[in-house]
Amino acid sequence: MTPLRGLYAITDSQLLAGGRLLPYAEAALNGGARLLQYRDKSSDDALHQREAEALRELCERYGATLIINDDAELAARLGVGVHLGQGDGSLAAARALLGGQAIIGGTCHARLGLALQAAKEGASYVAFGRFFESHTKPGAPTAALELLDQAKSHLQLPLVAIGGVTLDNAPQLITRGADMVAVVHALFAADSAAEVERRARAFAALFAPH
Ligand SMILES: Cc1ncc(COP(=O)(O)OP(=O)(O)O)c(N)n1
Ligand SMILES: Cc1nc(C(=O)O)sc1CCOP(=O)(O)O
Ligand SMILES: [Mg+2]
Repeated sequence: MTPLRGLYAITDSQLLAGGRLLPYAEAALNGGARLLQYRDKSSDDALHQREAEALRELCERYGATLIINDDAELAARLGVGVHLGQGDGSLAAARALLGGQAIIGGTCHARLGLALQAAKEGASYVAFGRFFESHTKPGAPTAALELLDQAKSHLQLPLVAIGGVTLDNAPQLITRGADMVAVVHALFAADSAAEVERRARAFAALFAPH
């Protein structure tokens, strides 16, 4: 079972266009990402199936776990995890579909109540954000750092922090109790796979015991 701590890499179809999806995802895994989320907001189901299968194989090679964004049925077909937002269907239904071992995450924005509900429905982790300005999702609702303190004292689940996370600001999130940082732009907006790997290693090192 993948430990839910460390770097959570999320793919982006624009940043990883032109043949970069697999080499950049592999670089993130090689650098230490433990979870990899496949996030493509297009409605091309055949593309999703193909790309997700390739990413599942990569994750297996690195002992990491693939998470599918938005689509519990695709996750069930591939036997991997899923991340669901508030409009993406029920976490309880996803748990019933994917079984007890699957990693299932839920978006909770800045609302503790949503996280308590997600826990009741069988989520494996809860995600809060956005904590900082995000290139990828500039309009996402904002969350304050203090939310992590509150979440830590009310929830037993691993906490994921997302939204504008960089190597500079991630330590604040980790100090406040984030178990994972989920990152798109600061990881994948890079000129080479080698640079992605370097950044992933630097994120992963922030979680290393001192
Ligand atoms: C780890 C993680 N946290 C939050 C989100 C956002 O999910 P959602 O609100 O459903 O928005 P989209 O990503 O679907 O645009 C996420 N994907 N991953
Ligand atoms: C997909 C997503 N969800 C968010 C939320 O707050 O729920 S922020 C976000 C984008 C994360 O990308 P970046 O690391 O480039 O900011
Ligand atoms: Mg979603």
